[in-house]
Amino acid sequence: MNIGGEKDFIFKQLLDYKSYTYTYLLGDCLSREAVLIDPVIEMADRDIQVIKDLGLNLKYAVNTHVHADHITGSGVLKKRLKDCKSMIASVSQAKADIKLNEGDLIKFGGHELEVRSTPGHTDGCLSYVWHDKMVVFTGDAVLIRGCGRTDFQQGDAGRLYDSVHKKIFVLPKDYIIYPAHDYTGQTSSTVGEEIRYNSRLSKTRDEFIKIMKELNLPYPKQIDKALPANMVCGIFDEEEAKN
Ligand SMILES: N[C@@H](CCC(=O)N[C@@H](CSS)C(=O)NCC(=O)O)C(=O)O
Ligand SMILES: [Fe+2]
Repeated sequence: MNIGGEKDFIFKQLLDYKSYTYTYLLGDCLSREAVLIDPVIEMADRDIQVIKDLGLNLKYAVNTHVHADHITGSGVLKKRLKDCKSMIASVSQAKADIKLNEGDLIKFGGHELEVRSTPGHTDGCLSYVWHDKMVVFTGDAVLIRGCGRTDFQQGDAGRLYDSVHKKIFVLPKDYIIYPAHDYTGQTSSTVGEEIRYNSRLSKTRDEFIKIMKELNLPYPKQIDKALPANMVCGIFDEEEAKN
């Protein structure tokens, strides 16, 4: 089946306009196996429709970390798509079918994502590198011209700085960065752009720590219900979560 004229892979960047979360659908054209990175519970109907329209079989619902601003869709997707297994970092201690560690490979058809541990926003933050397509999904570790906050969960600014500089900024400069959120209407960046222009991570380590300490952001609106729900794969009460 070839619906969109695609060659060997399918890639879709999907937006949850409530939390400004990006969900990424990656599919293999030959086997039709797919993975979905950072699904949002309220968007499960949309995600399932896109997966069905494209004739894909969702193998993995993959989380970059225990999100604080929305509930993961991975539990609902697992319930509704029989082959789907959930994934998250083993370090996070959250419930999932498969616990990921540094260096693991997530395979779908002829494609694979390399798992890199990038703690600092939370201790279980993972980034996923699709070397074949020169792409990295950074979760909240690197945002476009910014980064994930470090003032709750297991946030640690020095650790985040080291993670990004050792695991992301060492990638080739033309690798495309796809973050978990953007609040300014941007969709992607590159490693080279962020090394040069990131307003926080391009600074020295000490300057970065000071910037992060002084951010003073309000807590995410959904944090009280998102954190406990995401520790159990987003399944507590699906109906309640939609309200
Ligand atoms: N207003 C939003 C929450 C915004 C926020 O805190 N975003 C997080 C990522 S989700 S844990 C973050 O790290 N932001 C960094 C920044 O510089 O904004 C809501 O209420 O949900
Ligand atoms: Fe986050």
